[in-house]
Amino acid sequence: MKIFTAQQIREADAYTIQHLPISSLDLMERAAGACTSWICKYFAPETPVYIYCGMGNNGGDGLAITRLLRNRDYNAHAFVLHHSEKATADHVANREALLQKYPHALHDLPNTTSIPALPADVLIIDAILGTGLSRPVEGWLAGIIQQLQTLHATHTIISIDLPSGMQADSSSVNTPVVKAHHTLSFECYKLAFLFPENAGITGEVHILPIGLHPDYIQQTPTPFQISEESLIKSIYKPRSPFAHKGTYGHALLIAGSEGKMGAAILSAQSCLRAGVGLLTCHVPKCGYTIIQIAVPPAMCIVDDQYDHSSGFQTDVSKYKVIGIGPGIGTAAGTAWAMERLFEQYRQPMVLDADALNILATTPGLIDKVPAGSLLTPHPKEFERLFGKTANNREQLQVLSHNAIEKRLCILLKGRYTAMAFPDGNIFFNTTGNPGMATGGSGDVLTGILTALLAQGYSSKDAMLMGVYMHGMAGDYAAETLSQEAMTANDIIDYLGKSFLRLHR
Ligand SMILES: NC(=O)C1=CN([C@@H]2O[C@H](COP(=O)(O)OP(=O)(O)OC[C@H]3O[C@@H](n4cnc5c(N)ncnc54)[C@H](OP(=O)(O)O)[C@@H]3O)[C@@H](O)[C@H]2O)[C@@H](O)CC1
Ligand SMILES: Nc1ncnc2c1ncn2[C@@H]1O[C@H](COP(=O)(O)OP(=O)(O)O)[C@@H](O)[C@H]1O
Ligand SMILES: [K+]
Repeated sequence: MKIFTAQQIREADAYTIQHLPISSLDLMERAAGACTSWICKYFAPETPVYIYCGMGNNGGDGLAITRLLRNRDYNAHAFVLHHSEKATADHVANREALLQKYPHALHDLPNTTSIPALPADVLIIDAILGTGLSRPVEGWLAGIIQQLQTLHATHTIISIDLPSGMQADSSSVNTPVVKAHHTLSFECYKLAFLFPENAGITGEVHILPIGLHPDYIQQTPTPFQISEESLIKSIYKPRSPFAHKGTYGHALLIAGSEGKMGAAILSAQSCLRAGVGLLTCHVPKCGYTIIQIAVPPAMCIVDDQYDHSSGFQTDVSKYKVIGIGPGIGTAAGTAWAMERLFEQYRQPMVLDADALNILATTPGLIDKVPAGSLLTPHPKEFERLFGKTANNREQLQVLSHNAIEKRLCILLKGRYTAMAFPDGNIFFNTTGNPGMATGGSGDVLTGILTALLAQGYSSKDAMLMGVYMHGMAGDYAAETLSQEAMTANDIIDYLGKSFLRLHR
């Protein structure tokens, strides 16, 4: 699913009106109808609904929702906030339609008044500002937004299209924005919905289709997309009936250290569950017996010394892919060995955890990482690698810039893991849940990505598919076990169910 900018959404709107037998007012009616149906599904007609409307088309939506709720016998009232001199044509048309049918449902709030005290059971609809926001909100309207922010603690608030004051495509940090429990948005995600910094602002996001023209959606390029099941199914390659274990690649997993052999086990097990042909684990001596017992299908080779510092006497070129990082520590010898590894091995590899921390502290080392490699930092590792950023929009720019410049596939973990590719595209993953916020989840992802590269998936496809499958397995685990009780091991256990879903 593509993510469009506010400007592109306006174009989509115009294109739809031009190419389909639908007027702009009818499109607003559709949008308002979709919101009304959603509201009626979750709230009873006795609920008093107060709809705060701006002077633009977002306010027009609010006025139409008021009328449509009244049609369904809801106790709905529209309050128009006169923040601008002029109203848009569709706003005016919906104001007249409401006045004609339900004159007592319309109330004007001049730009000096604050919101009067509300009864406790009122449902608040925020239809003040949408994608037409042209500057940060100030003065009287900022005061209204602050009042609504306070009401978040006592009343349910639903924002139409986006919380008023929020910028659709950039950061809204330190600007007045309504805090919603739910955001009902049209047709596609706005980029800002995916920023962790906005998690407490949008509440739950619900995307309601309103029938924007499919040609516009298909033809219009955008670097931002949501990775969806249909995309993953198109990437997925079923195994060949004549396959043998050599077909699906021999992976080398460099992981573990004393006290952190669990990381190596989790990566190794997930690598096997994600379909690798053969797996060899490279661990310190102390981990040899552990791996042999815990992961029987894997082979094991060891360093001569305690850590990974002796380098790789083994011929690394024979491996289809190398995954490195989970639990390896950041000893000087390990950093030295990693540098040697980049000299000996020039194919895409997977770098996670301490491998990333070593990259962050060894000047110039990131430039030696083979092109097409997959880097999987969480936000703290990302900051160590690329520095602090002022907000999530800037962070996304830094992510994409490095992926392009260094020809790497780099992700940034989170609720919506962002994946940036050397071609400039950025995808967001929607699978996964807070049950995965538990030690070892990331090690599991490393194993999955290593397995997919071993099976011949391109770097981009491996990242898109691996991250999606990792989240889906986490969702299956949470569904059966609860988010609290699930562990990283359970993500591995549900990988099978996730792959079965691709077979359908
Ligand atoms: N595209 C679609 O798919 C569909 C879109 N639809 C809906 O249209 C919405 C977009 O409507 P829109 O373009 O009229 O803009 P909107 O958000 O109402 O804001 C404009 C108003 O705000 C004002 N204003 C701006 N900034 C301000 C500020 N900081 N502080 C104070 N005022 C400020 C500005 O006036 P100004 O003062 O700048 O003259 C103007 O009055 C969209 O979000 C969706 O809900 C659906 O109906 C149909 C399908
Ligand atoms: N709230 C969440 N929603 C979706 N996915 C999550 C959430 N919390 C964590 N995850 C996923 O779990 C994984 C955690 O990785 P990481 O922090 O590296 O864990 P560890 O270092 O303990 O192995 C990431 O892939 C992340 O996207
Ligand atoms: K709004």
